[in-house]
Amino acid sequence: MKPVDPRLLRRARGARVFLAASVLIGIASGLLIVVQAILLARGIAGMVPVADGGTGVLRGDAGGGEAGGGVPDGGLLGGGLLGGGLLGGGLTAVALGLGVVVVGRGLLVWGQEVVAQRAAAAVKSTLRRQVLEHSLKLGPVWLSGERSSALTTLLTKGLDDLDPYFARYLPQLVLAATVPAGVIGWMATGDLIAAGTVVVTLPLIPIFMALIGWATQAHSRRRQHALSVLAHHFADVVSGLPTLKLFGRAKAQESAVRRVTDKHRVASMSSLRLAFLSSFALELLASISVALVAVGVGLRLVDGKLGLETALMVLILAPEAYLPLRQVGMQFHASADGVAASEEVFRILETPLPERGDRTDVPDLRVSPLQLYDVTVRYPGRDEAALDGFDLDLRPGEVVALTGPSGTGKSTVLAVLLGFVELERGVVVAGGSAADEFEPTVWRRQFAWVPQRPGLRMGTIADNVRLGRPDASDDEVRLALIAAGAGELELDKPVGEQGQLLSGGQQRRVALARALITDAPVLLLDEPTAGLDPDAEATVITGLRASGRTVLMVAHRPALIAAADRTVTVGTRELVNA
Ligand SMILES: Nc1ncnc2c1ncn2[C@@H]1O[C@H](COP(=O)(O)OP(=O)(O)OP(=O)(O)O)[C@@H](O)[C@H]1O
Repeated sequence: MKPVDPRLLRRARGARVFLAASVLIGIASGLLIVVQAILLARGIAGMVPVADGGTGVLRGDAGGGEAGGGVPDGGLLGGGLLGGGLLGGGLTAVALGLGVVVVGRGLLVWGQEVVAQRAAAAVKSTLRRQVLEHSLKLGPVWLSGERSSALTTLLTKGLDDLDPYFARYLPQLVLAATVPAGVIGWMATGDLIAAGTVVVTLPLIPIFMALIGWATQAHSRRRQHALSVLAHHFADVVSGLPTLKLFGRAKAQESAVRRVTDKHRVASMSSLRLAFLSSFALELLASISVALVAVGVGLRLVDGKLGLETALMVLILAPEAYLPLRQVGMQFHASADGVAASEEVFRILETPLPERGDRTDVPDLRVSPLQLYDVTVRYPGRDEAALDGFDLDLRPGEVVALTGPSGTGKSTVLAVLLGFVELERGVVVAGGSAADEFEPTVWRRQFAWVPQRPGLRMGTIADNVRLGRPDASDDEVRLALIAAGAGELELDKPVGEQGQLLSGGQQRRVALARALITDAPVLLLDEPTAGLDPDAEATVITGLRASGRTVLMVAHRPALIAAADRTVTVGTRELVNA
Protein backbone atom coordinates (compact mmCIF):
# COMPACT_ATOMS: atom_id res chain seq x y z
CA MET A 1 0.00 0.00 0.00
CA LYS A 2 1.31 3.42 -0.91
CA PRO A 3 1.44 5.88 2.01
CA VAL A 4 -1.05 8.14 0.22
CA ASP A 5 -3.02 6.85 -2.73
CA PRO A 6 -2.75 9.60 -5.38
CA ARG A 7 -6.08 8.45 -6.81
CA LEU A 8 -7.73 9.45 -3.54
CA LEU A 9 -6.33 12.96 -3.84
CA ARG A 10 -7.24 13.14 -7.51
CA ARG A 11 -10.81 12.00 -7.09
CA ALA A 12 -11.75 13.66 -3.81
CA ARG A 13 -11.22 17.40 -3.38
CA GLY A 14 -11.92 17.01 0.36
CA ALA A 15 -8.80 14.83 0.66
CA ARG A 16 -6.56 17.49 -0.96
CA VAL A 17 -7.80 20.29 1.32
CA PHE A 18 -7.40 17.99 4.29
CA LEU A 19 -3.84 17.08 3.38
CA ALA A 20 -2.87 20.74 2.97
CA ALA A 21 -4.42 21.61 6.39
CA SER A 22 -2.69 18.59 7.94
CA VAL A 23 0.71 19.73 6.67
CA LEU A 24 0.23 23.16 8.28
CA ILE A 25 -0.92 21.56 11.53
CA GLY A 26 2.03 19.12 11.35
CA ILE A 27 4.59 21.93 10.98
CA ALA A 28 3.03 23.85 13.87
CA SER A 29 3.06 20.67 16.00
CA GLY A 30 6.74 20.09 15.21
CA LEU A 31 7.59 23.62 16.30
CA LEU A 32 5.63 23.29 19.52
CA ILE A 33 7.32 19.96 20.33
CA VAL A 34 10.76 21.55 20.00
CA VAL A 35 9.75 24.59 22.06
CA GLN A 36 8.23 22.31 24.71
CA ALA A 37 11.45 20.27 24.97
CA ILE A 38 13.54 23.40 25.26
CA LEU A 39 11.28 24.80 27.97
CA LEU A 40 11.23 21.53 29.90
CA ALA A 41 15.03 21.23 29.70
CA ARG A 42 15.39 24.82 30.82
CA GLY A 43 12.88 24.34 33.66
CA ILE A 44 14.38 21.10 34.97
CA ALA A 45 17.95 22.32 34.64
CA GLY A 46 16.91 25.47 36.45
CA MET A 47 15.72 23.47 39.44
CA VAL A 48 19.00 21.55 39.84
CA PRO A 49 21.26 23.21 42.46
CA VAL A 50 24.56 24.40 40.97
CA ALA A 51 27.46 22.14 41.92
CA ASP A 52 29.76 24.82 43.26
CA GLY A 53 27.19 26.66 45.32
CA GLY A 54 25.34 23.90 47.10
CA THR A 55 23.34 26.56 48.91
CA GLY A 56 20.07 25.86 47.38
CA VAL A 57 20.51 28.49 44.72
CA LEU A 58 18.63 27.27 41.72
CA ARG A 59 20.18 27.29 38.32
CA GLY A 60 17.94 29.91 36.89
CA ASP A 61 18.03 30.69 33.23
CA ALA A 62 21.29 29.65 31.73
CA GLY A 63 21.92 32.91 30.12
CA GLY A 64 25.67 32.49 30.03
CA GLY A 65 27.83 30.14 28.00
CA GLU A 66 28.91 28.22 31.11
CA ALA A 67 26.54 26.37 33.36
CA GLY A 68 26.47 23.59 35.96
CA GLY A 69 29.74 24.13 37.67
CA GLY A 70 31.77 25.01 34.65
CA VAL A 71 30.34 22.40 32.34
CA PRO A 72 30.15 24.00 28.94
CA ASP A 73 26.58 24.05 27.64
CA GLY A 74 27.07 23.49 23.99
CA GLY A 75 26.16 27.07 23.32
CA LEU A 76 22.75 26.02 22.09
CA LEU A 77 20.71 27.58 24.79
CA GLY A 78 23.35 29.96 25.93
CA GLY A 79 22.81 33.25 24.27
CA GLY A 80 20.26 32.34 21.64
CA LEU A 81 16.54 32.29 21.49
CA LEU A 82 15.93 31.26 25.07
CA GLY A 83 18.61 33.03 26.93
CA GLY A 84 17.66 36.23 25.22
CA GLY A 85 13.94 36.89 25.20
CA LEU A 86 11.79 33.86 25.74
CA LEU A 87 12.93 32.80 29.15
CA GLY A 88 14.16 36.08 30.42
CA GLY A 89 11.75 35.91 33.35
CA GLY A 90 13.15 32.65 34.83
CA LEU A 91 11.06 29.72 35.99
CA THR A 92 7.79 31.61 35.96
CA ALA A 93 8.32 32.39 32.31
CA VAL A 94 9.19 28.72 31.66
CA ALA A 95 5.99 27.60 33.38
CA LEU A 96 3.97 30.17 31.46
CA GLY A 97 5.60 29.17 28.19
CA LEU A 98 4.89 25.51 28.89
CA GLY A 99 1.25 26.35 29.59
CA VAL A 100 0.96 28.14 26.24
CA VAL A 101 2.63 25.20 24.43
CA VAL A 102 0.32 22.66 26.07
CA VAL A 103 -2.77 24.69 25.19
CA GLY A 104 -1.40 25.19 21.65
CA ARG A 105 -0.81 21.47 21.17
CA GLY A 106 -4.30 20.72 22.49
CA LEU A 107 -5.82 23.18 20.03
CA LEU A 108 -3.85 21.63 17.17
CA VAL A 109 -5.09 18.11 18.08
CA TRP A 110 -8.65 19.42 18.24
CA GLY A 111 -8.27 21.23 14.91
CA GLN A 112 -6.80 18.13 13.32
CA GLU A 113 -9.68 16.00 14.56
CA VAL A 114 -12.32 18.42 13.24
CA VAL A 115 -10.62 18.70 9.83
CA ALA A 116 -10.16 14.91 9.66
CA GLN A 117 -13.79 14.07 10.45
CA ARG A 118 -15.05 16.59 7.91
CA ALA A 119 -12.63 15.31 5.29
CA ALA A 120 -13.58 11.68 5.93
CA ALA A 121 -17.29 12.49 5.59
CA ALA A 122 -16.72 14.51 2.40
CA VAL A 123 -14.45 11.92 0.78
CA LYS A 124 -16.75 9.01 1.63
CA SER A 125 -19.77 10.76 0.19
CA THR A 126 -17.80 11.74 -2.97
CA LEU A 127 -16.61 8.18 -3.51
CA ARG A 128 -20.06 6.72 -2.83
CA ARG A 129 -21.62 9.08 -5.36
CA GLN A 130 -18.94 8.35 -7.96
CA VAL A 131 -19.23 4.57 -7.55
CA LEU A 132 -23.03 4.68 -7.77
CA GLU A 133 -22.94 6.88 -10.89
CA HIS A 134 -20.31 4.68 -12.52
CA SER A 135 -22.17 1.46 -11.64
CA LEU A 136 -25.31 2.90 -13.21
CA LYS A 137 -23.38 3.78 -16.36
CA LEU A 138 -21.90 0.28 -16.46
CA GLY A 139 -25.46 -1.00 -16.42
CA PRO A 140 -27.44 -3.88 -14.95
CA VAL A 141 -25.51 -6.62 -16.76
CA TRP A 142 -22.25 -5.50 -15.12
CA LEU A 143 -24.08 -5.15 -11.80
CA SER A 144 -25.37 -8.70 -12.04
CA GLY A 145 -21.81 -9.93 -12.50
CA GLU A 146 -20.57 -7.76 -9.65
CA ARG A 147 -22.26 -9.27 -6.66
CA SER A 148 -24.69 -6.66 -5.49
CA SER A 149 -24.21 -7.47 -1.79
CA ALA A 150 -20.43 -7.01 -2.22
CA LEU A 151 -21.15 -3.56 -3.64
CA THR A 152 -23.51 -2.83 -0.73
CA THR A 153 -20.87 -3.88 1.81
CA LEU A 154 -18.28 -1.79 0.03
CA LEU A 155 -20.40 1.34 -0.07
CA THR A 156 -21.49 1.10 3.56
CA LYS A 157 -19.17 -0.59 6.06
CA GLY A 158 -16.26 -0.75 3.60
CA LEU A 159 -16.00 2.98 3.02
CA ASP A 160 -16.72 3.73 6.69
CA ASP A 161 -13.38 2.05 7.36
CA LEU A 162 -11.81 5.12 5.76
CA ASP A 163 -12.56 7.07 8.98
CA PRO A 164 -9.40 5.90 10.78
CA TYR A 165 -7.41 6.52 7.59
CA PHE A 166 -8.33 10.19 7.66
CA ALA A 167 -8.72 10.72 11.39
CA ARG A 168 -5.56 8.85 12.46
CA TYR A 169 -3.30 7.57 9.72
CA LEU A 170 -2.93 10.55 7.37
CA PRO A 171 -2.42 13.17 10.13
CA GLN A 172 0.15 10.87 11.71
CA LEU A 173 1.85 10.40 8.35
CA VAL A 174 2.16 14.17 7.98
CA LEU A 175 3.53 14.43 11.52
CA ALA A 176 6.01 11.66 10.66
CA ALA A 177 7.20 13.71 7.70
CA THR A 178 7.48 17.02 9.54
CA VAL A 179 8.24 16.44 13.23
CA PRO A 180 11.37 14.20 13.01
CA ALA A 181 13.03 16.61 10.56
CA GLY A 182 12.48 19.58 12.88
CA VAL A 183 13.45 17.62 15.98
CA ILE A 184 16.67 16.21 14.47
CA GLY A 185 17.60 19.62 13.08
CA TRP A 186 17.26 21.23 16.48
CA MET A 187 19.08 18.34 18.22
CA ALA A 188 21.97 18.70 15.76
CA THR A 189 22.59 22.26 16.88
CA GLY A 190 23.05 20.98 20.45
CA ASP A 191 24.54 17.50 20.11
CA LEU A 192 25.64 16.33 16.67
CA ILE A 193 26.42 12.78 17.82
CA ALA A 194 22.93 12.26 19.27
CA ALA A 195 21.37 13.71 16.12
CA GLY A 196 23.56 11.38 14.02
CA THR A 197 22.43 8.36 16.09
CA VAL A 198 18.80 9.25 15.44
CA VAL A 199 19.47 9.77 11.71
CA VAL A 200 21.03 6.30 11.45
CA THR A 201 18.41 4.42 13.49
CA LEU A 202 15.27 6.24 12.35
CA PRO A 203 15.09 4.74 8.84
CA LEU A 204 14.89 1.25 10.37
CA ILE A 205 11.34 2.02 11.43
CA PRO A 206 9.96 2.74 7.92
CA ILE A 207 11.90 -0.24 6.56
CA PHE A 208 10.23 -2.54 9.10
CA MET A 209 6.91 -0.86 8.44
CA ALA A 210 7.19 -1.48 4.71
CA LEU A 211 7.98 -5.15 5.32
CA ILE A 212 5.03 -5.48 7.68
CA GLY A 213 2.88 -3.49 5.24
CA TRP A 214 3.34 -6.00 2.46
CA ALA A 215 2.19 -8.80 4.71
CA THR A 216 -0.74 -6.75 6.04
CA GLN A 217 -2.05 -5.83 2.62
CA ALA A 218 -2.70 -9.42 1.61
CA HIS A 219 -4.36 -10.08 5.00
CA SER A 220 -6.56 -7.04 4.64
CA ARG A 221 -7.71 -8.06 1.18
CA ARG A 222 -8.48 -11.55 2.46
CA ARG A 223 -10.50 -10.07 5.32
CA GLN A 224 -12.41 -7.75 2.98
CA HIS A 225 -13.16 -10.71 0.73
CA ALA A 226 -14.28 -12.86 3.68
CA LEU A 227 -16.58 -10.04 4.81
CA SER A 228 -18.23 -9.67 1.42
CA VAL A 229 -18.68 -13.46 1.11
CA LEU A 230 -20.27 -13.40 4.55
CA ALA A 231 -22.59 -10.52 3.59
CA HIS A 232 -23.54 -12.23 0.34
CA HIS A 233 -24.20 -15.53 2.07
CA PHE A 234 -26.35 -13.95 4.78
CA ALA A 235 -28.35 -11.99 2.22
CA ASP A 236 -28.92 -15.19 0.22
CA VAL A 237 -29.93 -17.24 3.25
CA VAL A 238 -32.31 -14.59 4.58
CA SER A 239 -34.02 -14.01 1.23
CA GLY A 240 -34.24 -17.74 0.53
CA LEU A 241 -35.32 -18.79 4.03
CA PRO A 242 -38.90 -19.79 3.08
CA THR A 243 -37.59 -22.00 0.24
CA LEU A 244 -34.87 -23.50 2.43
CA LYS A 245 -37.46 -24.29 5.16
CA LEU A 246 -39.77 -25.87 2.63
CA PHE A 247 -37.04 -28.21 1.43
CA GLY A 248 -35.90 -28.90 5.00
CA ARG A 249 -32.50 -27.31 4.31
CA ALA A 250 -32.74 -24.38 6.76
CA LYS A 251 -30.79 -26.25 9.47
CA ALA A 252 -28.10 -27.23 6.99
CA GLN A 253 -27.46 -23.53 6.42
CA GLU A 254 -26.27 -23.24 10.01
CA SER A 255 -23.08 -25.12 9.20
CA ALA A 256 -22.58 -23.13 5.98
CA VAL A 257 -22.96 -19.84 7.87
CA ARG A 258 -20.64 -21.18 10.60
CA ARG A 259 -18.04 -22.07 7.98
CA VAL A 260 -18.17 -18.63 6.35
CA THR A 261 -18.18 -16.88 9.74
CA ASP A 262 -15.18 -18.96 10.82
CA LYS A 263 -13.28 -17.87 7.72
CA HIS A 264 -14.02 -14.25 8.59
CA ARG A 265 -12.99 -14.81 12.23
CA VAL A 266 -9.71 -16.46 11.21
CA ALA A 267 -8.96 -13.63 8.75
CA SER A 268 -9.73 -11.01 11.45
CA MET A 269 -7.61 -12.78 14.07
CA SER A 270 -4.64 -13.08 11.75
CA SER A 271 -4.94 -9.34 10.93
CA LEU A 272 -4.97 -8.58 14.66
CA ARG A 273 -2.03 -10.91 15.34
CA LEU A 274 -0.04 -9.13 12.69
CA ALA A 275 -1.02 -5.73 14.09
CA PHE A 276 0.11 -6.66 17.62
CA LEU A 277 3.34 -8.19 16.38
CA SER A 278 4.22 -5.19 14.26
CA SER A 279 3.46 -2.75 17.11
CA PHE A 280 5.75 -4.80 19.34
CA ALA A 281 8.56 -4.79 16.75
CA LEU A 282 8.29 -1.05 16.19
CA GLU A 283 8.15 -0.27 19.93
CA LEU A 284 11.22 -2.41 20.53
CA LEU A 285 13.13 -0.77 17.73
CA ALA A 286 12.27 2.73 18.90
CA SER A 287 13.09 1.94 22.54
CA ILE A 288 16.51 0.51 21.63
CA SER A 289 17.24 3.56 19.48
CA VAL A 290 16.28 5.99 22.25
CA ALA A 291 18.40 3.97 24.68
CA LEU A 292 21.39 4.30 22.33
CA VAL A 293 20.95 8.07 22.24
CA ALA A 294 20.52 8.21 26.04
CA VAL A 295 23.66 6.17 26.75
CA GLY A 296 25.74 8.41 24.47
CA VAL A 297 24.29 11.58 25.98
CA GLY A 298 24.88 10.24 29.51
CA LEU A 299 28.53 9.43 28.80
CA ARG A 300 29.20 12.83 27.24
CA LEU A 301 27.46 14.53 30.18
CA VAL A 302 29.64 12.65 32.67
CA ASP A 303 32.73 13.45 30.59
CA GLY A 304 31.78 17.09 30.77
CA LYS A 305 31.44 17.42 27.02
CA LEU A 306 27.77 18.32 27.25
CA GLY A 307 25.88 20.73 29.43
CA LEU A 308 23.00 19.48 31.61
CA GLU A 309 20.45 21.60 29.89
CA THR A 310 21.45 20.51 26.39
CA ALA A 311 21.62 16.88 27.50
CA LEU A 312 18.12 17.13 28.96
CA MET A 313 16.81 18.79 25.82
CA VAL A 314 18.28 16.04 23.62
CA LEU A 315 16.89 13.32 25.90
CA ILE A 316 13.43 14.86 25.85
CA LEU A 317 13.49 15.34 22.09
CA ALA A 318 14.88 11.91 21.12
CA PRO A 319 11.64 9.91 21.72
CA GLU A 320 9.69 12.65 19.93
CA ALA A 321 11.69 11.91 16.75
CA TYR A 322 10.60 8.25 16.79
CA LEU A 323 7.07 8.68 18.13
CA PRO A 324 5.31 9.90 14.94
CA LEU A 325 6.84 7.12 12.84
CA ARG A 326 5.95 4.47 15.40
CA GLN A 327 2.40 5.73 15.55
CA VAL A 328 2.13 5.75 11.77
CA GLY A 329 2.86 2.03 11.96
CA MET A 330 0.03 1.50 14.43
CA GLN A 331 -2.47 3.66 12.57
CA PHE A 332 -1.52 1.92 9.35
CA HIS A 333 -3.20 -1.26 10.66
CA ALA A 334 -6.29 0.59 11.84
CA SER A 335 -6.73 2.09 8.39
CA ALA A 336 -5.67 -0.87 6.24
CA ASP A 337 -9.29 -2.07 5.81
CA GLY A 338 -10.39 1.38 4.66
CA VAL A 339 -7.54 1.54 2.16
CA ALA A 340 -8.41 -1.94 0.85
CA ALA A 341 -12.01 -0.71 0.44
CA SER A 342 -10.86 2.41 -1.40
CA GLU A 343 -8.77 0.25 -3.74
CA GLU A 344 -11.90 -1.73 -4.50
CA VAL A 345 -13.69 1.56 -5.16
CA PHE A 346 -10.98 2.58 -7.64
CA ARG A 347 -11.14 -0.83 -9.32
CA ILE A 348 -14.81 -0.14 -10.03
CA LEU A 349 -14.24 3.49 -11.02
CA GLU A 350 -11.48 2.44 -13.42
CA THR A 351 -13.67 -0.16 -15.15
CA PRO A 352 -13.95 1.39 -18.62
CA LEU A 353 -17.40 2.46 -19.75
CA PRO A 354 -18.65 1.13 -23.05
CA GLU A 355 -17.78 3.53 -25.84
CA ARG A 356 -20.80 5.58 -26.78
CA GLY A 357 -21.24 8.74 -28.76
CA ASP A 358 -22.73 11.98 -27.50
CA ARG A 359 -25.29 12.73 -30.18
CA THR A 360 -28.60 13.76 -28.71
CA ASP A 361 -30.61 13.91 -31.97
CA VAL A 362 -31.98 10.38 -31.56
CA PRO A 363 -34.43 9.61 -34.41
CA ASP A 364 -38.04 9.50 -33.27
CA LEU A 365 -38.89 5.79 -33.18
CA ARG A 366 -42.58 6.61 -33.62
CA VAL A 367 -41.72 7.06 -37.29
CA SER A 368 -38.24 5.55 -37.72
CA PRO A 369 -37.55 1.82 -37.99
CA LEU A 370 -35.19 0.01 -35.65
CA GLN A 371 -32.90 -2.66 -37.04
CA LEU A 372 -30.41 -5.19 -35.70
CA TYR A 373 -27.86 -6.59 -38.16
CA ASP A 374 -25.74 -9.64 -37.46
CA VAL A 375 -25.74 -8.90 -33.71
CA THR A 376 -23.45 -11.17 -31.68
CA VAL A 377 -23.09 -10.92 -27.91
CA ARG A 378 -20.77 -12.87 -25.64
CA TYR A 379 -21.01 -12.21 -21.89
CA PRO A 380 -17.70 -11.77 -20.08
CA GLY A 381 -16.26 -15.10 -18.96
CA ARG A 382 -18.55 -17.13 -21.26
CA ASP A 383 -17.25 -19.20 -24.17
CA GLU A 384 -20.48 -19.52 -26.08
CA ALA A 385 -22.25 -16.52 -27.60
CA ALA A 386 -25.53 -15.55 -25.92
CA LEU A 387 -26.73 -14.21 -29.28
CA ASP A 388 -25.14 -15.18 -32.56
CA GLY A 389 -25.62 -13.22 -35.80
CA PHE A 390 -29.11 -12.04 -34.90
CA ASP A 391 -31.13 -9.84 -37.30
CA LEU A 392 -34.33 -7.93 -36.58
CA ASP A 393 -36.35 -5.28 -38.38
CA LEU A 394 -38.82 -3.49 -36.12
CA ARG A 395 -41.18 -1.14 -37.88
CA PRO A 396 -42.99 1.67 -36.03
CA GLY A 397 -46.25 0.64 -34.41
CA GLU A 398 -45.90 -3.12 -34.86
CA VAL A 399 -46.17 -5.68 -32.08
CA VAL A 400 -43.48 -8.35 -32.36
CA ALA A 401 -43.15 -11.45 -30.18
CA LEU A 402 -39.69 -12.89 -29.51
CA THR A 403 -39.93 -16.62 -28.98
CA GLY A 404 -37.53 -19.51 -28.65
CA PRO A 405 -36.30 -22.03 -26.09
CA SER A 406 -35.06 -20.87 -22.70
CA GLY A 407 -31.54 -19.44 -22.69
CA THR A 408 -31.36 -18.73 -26.41
CA GLY A 409 -30.91 -14.98 -25.94
CA LYS A 410 -34.37 -13.34 -25.97
CA SER A 411 -33.70 -11.14 -22.92
CA THR A 412 -30.29 -10.38 -24.41
CA VAL A 413 -32.00 -8.86 -27.48
CA LEU A 414 -33.79 -6.40 -25.16
CA ALA A 415 -30.49 -5.69 -23.34
CA VAL A 416 -28.83 -4.95 -26.71
CA LEU A 417 -31.52 -2.42 -27.62
CA LEU A 418 -31.18 -0.75 -24.21
CA GLY A 419 -27.40 -0.54 -24.66
CA PHE A 420 -26.70 -2.65 -21.57
CA VAL A 421 -24.33 -5.08 -23.32
CA GLU A 422 -21.34 -4.65 -25.63
CA LEU A 423 -21.70 -6.11 -29.12
CA GLU A 424 -18.98 -8.48 -30.25
CA ARG A 425 -20.18 -8.02 -33.80
CA GLY A 426 -23.05 -6.34 -35.61
CA VAL A 427 -24.88 -3.07 -35.29
CA VAL A 428 -28.14 -1.56 -34.04
CA VAL A 429 -29.51 1.03 -36.47
CA ALA A 430 -32.21 3.62 -35.84
CA GLY A 431 -33.38 5.86 -38.69
CA GLY A 432 -30.12 5.20 -40.59
CA SER A 433 -27.71 5.94 -37.70
CA ALA A 434 -25.83 3.47 -35.51
CA ALA A 435 -27.23 3.40 -31.96
CA ASP A 436 -23.81 3.68 -30.33
CA GLU A 437 -23.41 7.20 -31.76
CA PHE A 438 -26.08 8.44 -29.35
CA GLU A 439 -25.73 9.52 -25.75
CA PRO A 440 -27.04 6.51 -23.74
CA THR A 441 -29.50 8.37 -21.49
CA VAL A 442 -31.10 10.18 -24.41
CA TRP A 443 -31.19 6.94 -26.42
CA ARG A 444 -32.94 5.06 -23.60
CA ARG A 445 -35.71 7.66 -23.43
CA GLN A 446 -37.08 6.00 -26.57
CA PHE A 447 -37.78 2.82 -24.61
CA ALA A 448 -39.89 1.66 -21.68
CA TRP A 449 -38.74 -1.66 -20.28
CA VAL A 450 -40.45 -4.30 -18.18
CA PRO A 451 -37.74 -6.75 -17.11
CA GLN A 452 -38.33 -10.34 -16.01
CA ARG A 453 -37.95 -9.26 -12.38
CA PRO A 454 -40.20 -6.22 -12.03
CA GLY A 455 -37.77 -4.40 -9.69
CA LEU A 456 -40.30 -2.52 -7.56
CA ARG A 457 -38.98 -0.35 -4.77
CA MET A 458 -40.25 0.55 -1.29
CA GLY A 459 -43.23 2.91 -1.41
CA THR A 460 -46.80 2.77 -2.68
CA ILE A 461 -48.21 1.46 -5.96
CA ALA A 462 -48.53 5.08 -7.19
CA ASP A 463 -44.88 5.82 -6.28
CA ASN A 464 -43.76 2.89 -8.38
CA VAL A 465 -45.93 3.74 -11.37
CA ARG A 466 -44.75 7.37 -11.19
CA LEU A 467 -41.16 6.21 -11.70
CA GLY A 468 -42.26 6.11 -15.36
CA ARG A 469 -43.48 9.71 -15.27
CA PRO A 470 -42.94 11.62 -12.00
CA ASP A 471 -45.47 14.39 -12.80
CA ALA A 472 -48.34 12.00 -13.63
CA SER A 473 -51.64 12.85 -11.91
CA ASP A 474 -53.56 10.29 -9.83
CA ASP A 475 -56.00 9.84 -12.71
CA GLU A 476 -53.20 9.12 -15.17
CA VAL A 477 -51.68 6.59 -12.74
CA ARG A 478 -55.09 4.93 -12.38
CA LEU A 479 -55.57 4.78 -16.18
CA ALA A 480 -52.12 3.19 -16.61
CA LEU A 481 -52.98 0.59 -13.95
CA ILE A 482 -56.30 -0.17 -15.70
CA ALA A 483 -54.50 -0.58 -19.07
CA ALA A 484 -52.07 -2.95 -17.37
CA GLY A 485 -54.97 -5.04 -15.99
CA ALA A 486 -54.32 -3.83 -12.43
CA GLY A 487 -57.31 -1.49 -12.02
CA GLU A 488 -58.28 -3.16 -8.74
CA LEU A 489 -55.10 -2.03 -6.95
CA GLU A 490 -55.31 0.97 -4.58
CA LEU A 491 -52.85 3.78 -5.42
CA ASP A 492 -51.67 4.11 -1.81
CA LYS A 493 -51.15 0.41 -1.20
CA PRO A 494 -47.59 -0.21 0.03
CA VAL A 495 -45.60 -2.63 -2.13
CA GLY A 496 -42.88 -3.51 0.43
CA GLU A 497 -39.22 -4.16 -0.27
CA GLN A 498 -38.84 -5.37 -3.87
CA GLY A 499 -42.63 -5.58 -4.11
CA GLN A 500 -42.86 -8.40 -1.57
CA LEU A 501 -46.30 -7.28 -0.30
CA LEU A 502 -47.75 -7.92 -3.78
CA SER A 503 -48.33 -11.19 -5.60
CA GLY A 504 -46.01 -12.03 -8.52
CA GLY A 505 -48.78 -11.20 -11.04
CA GLN A 506 -49.57 -7.89 -9.28
CA GLN A 507 -45.88 -6.90 -9.34
CA ARG A 508 -45.70 -7.60 -13.05
CA ARG A 509 -48.84 -5.54 -13.79
CA VAL A 510 -47.57 -2.58 -11.72
CA ALA A 511 -44.28 -2.75 -13.68
CA LEU A 512 -46.30 -2.78 -16.90
CA ALA A 513 -48.31 0.26 -15.77
CA ARG A 514 -44.97 1.97 -15.02
CA ALA A 515 -43.91 1.33 -18.62
CA LEU A 516 -47.27 2.34 -20.13
CA ILE A 517 -47.34 5.70 -18.33
CA THR A 518 -44.10 6.81 -20.03
CA ASP A 519 -44.04 8.64 -23.36
CA ALA A 520 -41.55 6.16 -24.79
CA PRO A 521 -42.44 5.11 -28.37
CA VAL A 522 -41.06 1.57 -27.96
CA LEU A 523 -42.07 -0.91 -25.24
CA LEU A 524 -39.61 -3.72 -24.45
CA LEU A 525 -41.42 -6.35 -22.40
CA ASP A 526 -39.91 -9.51 -20.96
CA GLU A 527 -42.77 -12.00 -20.59
CA PRO A 528 -45.28 -9.31 -19.51
CA THR A 529 -48.16 -11.70 -18.83
CA ALA A 530 -46.29 -14.45 -16.95
CA GLY A 531 -48.25 -15.25 -13.79
CA LEU A 532 -51.47 -13.59 -14.99
CA ASP A 533 -54.84 -15.31 -15.34
CA PRO A 534 -56.41 -15.39 -18.84
CA ASP A 535 -58.73 -12.44 -18.13
CA ALA A 536 -55.91 -10.23 -16.86
CA GLU A 537 -53.78 -11.34 -19.81
CA ALA A 538 -56.54 -10.34 -22.25
CA THR A 539 -56.80 -6.90 -20.57
CA VAL A 540 -53.02 -6.45 -20.85
CA ILE A 541 -53.03 -7.40 -24.53
CA THR A 542 -55.86 -4.94 -25.22
CA GLY A 543 -53.96 -2.22 -23.30
CA LEU A 544 -50.79 -2.87 -25.29
CA ARG A 545 -52.52 -2.72 -28.65
CA ALA A 546 -54.50 0.37 -27.64
CA SER A 547 -51.27 2.18 -26.75
CA GLY A 548 -50.41 2.27 -30.47
CA ARG A 549 -46.70 1.94 -29.66
CA THR A 550 -44.09 -0.32 -31.10
CA VAL A 551 -43.88 -3.40 -28.87
CA LEU A 552 -41.11 -5.99 -28.74
CA MET A 553 -42.01 -8.66 -26.21
CA VAL A 554 -40.47 -11.91 -25.09
CA ALA A 555 -43.41 -14.30 -25.22
CA HIS A 556 -43.96 -17.93 -24.29
CA ARG A 557 -47.75 -17.98 -23.80
CA PRO A 558 -49.93 -18.76 -26.83
CA ALA A 559 -52.39 -15.90 -26.20
CA LEU A 560 -49.57 -13.36 -26.19
CA ILE A 561 -47.92 -14.86 -29.27
CA ALA A 562 -51.27 -14.84 -31.06
CA ALA A 563 -51.74 -11.15 -30.23
CA ALA A 564 -48.49 -10.20 -31.97
CA ASP A 565 -48.28 -8.96 -35.58
CA ARG A 566 -45.34 -11.29 -36.11
CA THR A 567 -43.13 -13.68 -34.29
CA VAL A 568 -39.35 -13.75 -34.38
CA THR A 569 -37.65 -16.88 -33.16
CA VAL A 570 -34.37 -16.34 -31.35
CA GLY A 571 -31.76 -19.05 -31.44
CA THR A 572 -32.32 -20.05 -35.04
CA ARG A 573 -31.52 -17.52 -37.72
CA GLU A 574 -34.91 -17.80 -39.38
CA LEU A 575 -37.51 -15.08 -39.31
CA VAL A 576 -41.01 -16.43 -38.94
CA ASN A 577 -43.78 -14.15 -40.10
CA ALA A 578 -47.10 -14.87 -38.45
N1 LIG B 1 -25.29 -11.38 -17.05
C1 LIG B 1 -24.96 -12.51 -17.66
N2 LIG B 1 -23.70 -12.99 -17.55
C2 LIG B 1 -23.34 -14.13 -18.17
N3 LIG B 1 -24.17 -14.86 -18.93
C3 LIG B 1 -25.43 -14.45 -19.09
C4 LIG B 1 -25.89 -13.25 -18.46
N4 LIG B 1 -27.19 -13.08 -18.82
C5 LIG B 1 -27.52 -14.13 -19.61
N5 LIG B 1 -26.48 -14.94 -19.78
C6 LIG B 1 -26.43 -16.15 -20.60
O1 LIG B 1 -26.76 -15.80 -21.93
C7 LIG B 1 -27.63 -16.75 -22.51
C8 LIG B 1 -28.90 -16.08 -23.01
O2 LIG B 1 -29.60 -15.57 -21.87
P1 LIG B 1 -30.99 -14.82 -22.00
O3 LIG B 1 -31.41 -14.42 -20.63
O4 LIG B 1 -30.90 -13.76 -23.02
O5 LIG B 1 -31.91 -15.99 -22.54
P2 LIG B 1 -33.50 -16.04 -22.69
O6 LIG B 1 -33.77 -16.61 -24.03
O7 LIG B 1 -34.10 -14.72 -22.36
O8 LIG B 1 -33.86 -17.09 -21.55
P3 LIG B 1 -35.26 -17.29 -20.76
O9 LIG B 1 -36.32 -17.59 -21.78
O10 LIG B 1 -34.98 -18.47 -19.89
O11 LIG B 1 -35.49 -16.04 -20.01
C9 LIG B 1 -27.88 -17.80 -21.46
O12 LIG B 1 -27.03 -18.91 -21.72
C10 LIG B 1 -27.49 -17.16 -20.17
O13 LIG B 1 -26.94 -18.12 -19.28
